[in-house]
Amino acid sequence: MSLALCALSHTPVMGVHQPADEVVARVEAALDDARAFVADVDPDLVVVFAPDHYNGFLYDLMPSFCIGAQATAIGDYGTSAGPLPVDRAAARSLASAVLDAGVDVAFSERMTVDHGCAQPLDLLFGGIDTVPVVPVFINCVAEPLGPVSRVRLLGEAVGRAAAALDRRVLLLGSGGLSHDPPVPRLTEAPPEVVERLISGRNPTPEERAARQDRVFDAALAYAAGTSDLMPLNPEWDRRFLEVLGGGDLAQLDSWSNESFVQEAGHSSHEVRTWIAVHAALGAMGPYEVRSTFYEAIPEWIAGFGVTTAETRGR
Ligand SMILES: O=C(O)/C=C/c1cccc(O)c1O
Ligand SMILES: [Fe+2]
Repeated sequence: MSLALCALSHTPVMGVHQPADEVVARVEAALDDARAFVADVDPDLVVVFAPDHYNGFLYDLMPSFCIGAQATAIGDYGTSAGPLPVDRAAARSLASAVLDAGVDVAFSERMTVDHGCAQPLDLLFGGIDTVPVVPVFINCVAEPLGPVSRVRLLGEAVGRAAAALDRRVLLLGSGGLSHDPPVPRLTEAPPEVVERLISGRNPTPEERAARQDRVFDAALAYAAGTSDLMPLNPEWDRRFLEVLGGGDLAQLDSWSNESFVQEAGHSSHEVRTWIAVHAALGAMGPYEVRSTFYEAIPEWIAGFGVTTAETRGR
C-alpha cells in the first residue's frame, strides 16, 4: 500500500490566453516535476478531488461531497470528454468507509465532471482514460458551504480507506488558490441565470461557447488591468501553502468561509480540494512535500500552484 499526493490549480484559460513565455516555462517545469513524481509513484488508482462549475452539480440537488462510481467528463474548455475509467469497487469501498467514519458523502452512478476534474488528468497523464480513478466531488462554489473542518474530516476518512485498499494510490487535488473568476452566484444572479444554476444541465453548444467566451474575455480584461474582478492574493496563497506544508491542518478550521471570500475571492474555496488531499495523506502519518511551485498568474485568473508530497521516509 502507498499513498502519494499531487495538488494543482486548474484554469480554463491555460493555452488560450498565455502569460509571458518565462511564466509559461516555469509552469511547464513545475508540471514536468509533477509528472516525474507521478511516474515514479506509478499509481494503480487515482482518487481525484475536484470542484464542479455548475455542469454536473446544480442547485436542483447540491451535495457537499459526492463519490462517483460511474462518471463522464463533458469536455468543456478543450479538456478531454467521455467516460472516466472509474474503479467501481474502489468507489463503493471508499464511500462505505467514509460513511462509516461519520461523513455524509453522497454517491453517484451517473456523475458528470467538468474541467475541474479532467484538466489535471489531462496535464499529468495525457488524458482522462489512462489510469483507474475514483472522482470525489467537493462543492467549492455553490453557497451555502459547510466549514472547512468537514473537508478535512472527509479527506482523513478517504485517506484511511484508500490506504486499506492495498494499492498504489495517488491523491489528486484540483483547484485554484486565490481567484475570483466570473462564476455566477445564486443570490445575486438575474432570474434566467438563477434558473440555469438550478436546472441548466446540458446547454446547447452555442450557450456553452458563449459562457466560455465570457470567461476568456474576462481573463483578457483582468490581465489588462481593466477588470473589476478581485485581485489575486499571493500573500494569502503562500500562507495557505505554508500551513499545508507544515501538516497541522486543524489550524485551518478557524479560517471562516467569509474570510476566504474576503481575502482570496469566492473561488478560493477550491482550495478545499487541496485540504482534502493533504488530510488524506496525513491520515496515514507525517508527510513531506517533494516539490512545490507557486505563481500568481492574472492572465489565467489563478493563484497557480503545484505541489507533490508523500509519506515521510518513503
Ligand atoms: O467558467 C467556469 O466555469 C470557470 C472558470 C474558471 C476560471 C479561472 C479559474 C478557475 O478555477 C475556473 O474554474
Ligand atoms: Fe475552477
